Amino acid sequence: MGSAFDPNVTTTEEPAIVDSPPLSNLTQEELKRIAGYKAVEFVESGMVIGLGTGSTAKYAVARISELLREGKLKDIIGIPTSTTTHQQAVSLGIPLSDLDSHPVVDLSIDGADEVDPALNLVKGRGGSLLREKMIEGASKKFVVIVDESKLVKYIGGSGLAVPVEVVPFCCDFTRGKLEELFKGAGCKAKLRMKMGSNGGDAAPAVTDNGNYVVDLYLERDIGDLEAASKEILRFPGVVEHGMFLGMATTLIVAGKFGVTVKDRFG
Ligand SMILES: O=C[C@H](O)[C@H](O)[C@H](O)COP(=O)(O)O
Repeated sequence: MGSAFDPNVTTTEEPAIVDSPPLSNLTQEELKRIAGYKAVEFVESGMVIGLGTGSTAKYAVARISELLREGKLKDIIGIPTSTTTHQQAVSLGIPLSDLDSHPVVDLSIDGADEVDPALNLVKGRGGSLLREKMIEGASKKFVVIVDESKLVKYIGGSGLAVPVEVVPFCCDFTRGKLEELFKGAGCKAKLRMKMGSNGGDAAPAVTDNGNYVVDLYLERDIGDLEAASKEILRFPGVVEHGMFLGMATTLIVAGKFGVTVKDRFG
């Protein structure tokens, strides 16, 4: 692995690799679009592309479709990481497939909720972590796109949750086990709820796979992430967690100093 990315560079000093003018006047939304568009520069005709989910990835999906329409990209096959992205890609006319038909993905592009200095990620605040992990894990290259607000010193460090997808059966039992596991880090584990439509009662949020999500709120660094991952996955009620460890190959950050591109191996 290459040298660690320093999250402080986006707030205290010029980043190492800058290939655009300062973006200080742009909104967070514009930064997401810039990161998404930059990632699509890695896409080549004939590739199988993992299409990420979320408010940043949607810009990359839209850009791929633009380039297909303009004839600048050809013969792209997209593998969507959620039903939402599937719908977006269908509406934009991107040809789609799945891992059964295309088990090797050339490149995936997706956002993240947190990125630590070693390019470990938290994903799944939109509930799509399982399909994302399957598809991005099958990818030769995985480009992560974020605005600078996603950079953290340690996983969980944003104060927002690390999501865990669990089976609905006795989900409170699994929630309790997860909270107990990380009690040393001051963990509060909460079942993710979704408000009912038209003011109806809240109900557990359901993933694309028919499962629930337990959000782990951590007060402190949990330390050894690989060990934490193994411990979480030991609970039979757990399907998958949202820590993506050692998976990202490239990180693109749009921030007030410009766009930085960090290659994990370079
Ligand atoms: O489940 C959602 C996905 O993991 C997203 O990629 C992640 O939440 C980042 O989304 P956004 O770009 O909207 O912050």
